[in-house]
Amino acid sequence: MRAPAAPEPEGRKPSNAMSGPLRSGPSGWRRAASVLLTAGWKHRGPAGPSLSPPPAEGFRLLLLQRSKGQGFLPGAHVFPGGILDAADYSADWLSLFAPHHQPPRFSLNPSPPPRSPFPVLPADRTHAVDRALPDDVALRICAIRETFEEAGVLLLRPRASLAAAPEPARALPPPAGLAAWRAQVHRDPRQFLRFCEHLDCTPDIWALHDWSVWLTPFIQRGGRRYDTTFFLCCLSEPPPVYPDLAEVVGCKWSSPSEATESFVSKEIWLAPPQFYEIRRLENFASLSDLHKFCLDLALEEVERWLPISLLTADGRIQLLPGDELYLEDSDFLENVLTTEKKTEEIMKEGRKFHRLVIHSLNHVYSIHVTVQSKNKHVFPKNYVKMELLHSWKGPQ
Ligand SMILES: Nc1ncnc2c1ncn2[C@@H]1O[C@H](COP(=O)(O)O)[C@@H](OP(=O)(O)O)[C@H]1O
Ligand SMILES: CCC(=O)SCCNC(=O)CCNC(=O)[C@H](O)C(C)(C)COP(=O)(O)O
Ligand SMILES: [Mg+2]
Repeated sequence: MRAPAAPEPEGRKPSNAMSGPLRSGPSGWRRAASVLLTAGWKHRGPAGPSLSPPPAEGFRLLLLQRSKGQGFLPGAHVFPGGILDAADYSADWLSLFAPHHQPPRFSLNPSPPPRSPFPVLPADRTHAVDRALPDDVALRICAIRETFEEAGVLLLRPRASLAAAPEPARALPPPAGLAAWRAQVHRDPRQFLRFCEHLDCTPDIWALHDWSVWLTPFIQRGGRRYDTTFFLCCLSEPPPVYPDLAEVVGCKWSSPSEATESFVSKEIWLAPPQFYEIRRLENFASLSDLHKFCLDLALEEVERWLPISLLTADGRIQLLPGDELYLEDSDFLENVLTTEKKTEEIMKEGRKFHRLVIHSLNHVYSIHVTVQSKNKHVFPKNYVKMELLHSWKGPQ
């Protein structure tokens, strides 16, 4: 297996602007936040006693379809989210959260334990802005603002409410003037705070649970890279969704298995992190199971994963931490591994798997996990598309 020499790291543009997307340069790392928005789903069967068993999955997940004009992942289905803005760190939020929710933790759980240092990314513009809020509060505000901008869903709660209730949350019903405010926020993210003031609400940061962090794997020199924090939010029922018809052109609420089916049947396209997370959600039978799990996960370290691409003779494998071929080596921030072997040979040789095999970017992925999670988080169940099982039967 070979790794080419590492190129020079990307430069960074310092700035002290109070609003503006926080990225390090045209091809640098971008900090982003995204939310797996799940909602309880009542079985709307025919009236009268039902003979059929209740649905296996009592919740749905919101997927937004990106416009085909997007520079990154055009046409893909993703979770709502986007790039962190200086406005998400603004000191003006302090007075909105006061008096009930104060620094340093704003009634969130204590800070999770420090995460493992690998990988260290080049410094980004968040080092140059005036950060009045902790990272995890600003990232939650970003995810909530982006959910409003892209989907018209308001994950807000009245300022007077004291603490997060231990039940699934509710989105705010769409207020009058939503479209005009949304256009303003889209033009200037600082307007999101003004909108919250106008509604006498705060972003419902307590409804967003730490879930995972994904770094874009190295694909090509100068390619766009994201450091994306994924939160999970459980809503008791699905709110109305209004795609902005610009950045996102459609939406669907799907159960995890429906989303997988839609990907396999080529109705939708998912990037590997979204596919992995959707498969992970298949572990949960109901919204309340998922919600309890999130509360339990709160004190755990949130792992930050840099997938490493292994290019085989006939495909690509994304290696994840814990896999026997995964190397905690900073060279792989800007490099791939290559082998002359075929994917099937590599799979037959191995035992300790945490990997996603991309048989074809065109809708054929499989997930192989034989390692144990390092903390209380769940891993997806192995997922191998049926016809691939005929040629490869997994570790013996
Ligand atoms: N009307 C539109 N049509 C297509 N893409 C749009 C758009 N308005 C905004 N975008 C793109 O959506 C991305 C912003 O996403 P977010 O706010 O979620 O981070 C930006 O992409 P680029 O990052 O390629 O510039 C921006 O150009
Ligand atoms: C083989 C190709 C890949 O693995 S591409 C992986 C793409 N995903 C990421 O880089 C990390 C996950 N981040 C997201 O999905 C974000 O929500 C985003 C990148 C879609 C946000 O983009 P936006 O344009 O909304 O800022
Ligand atoms: Mg977005």
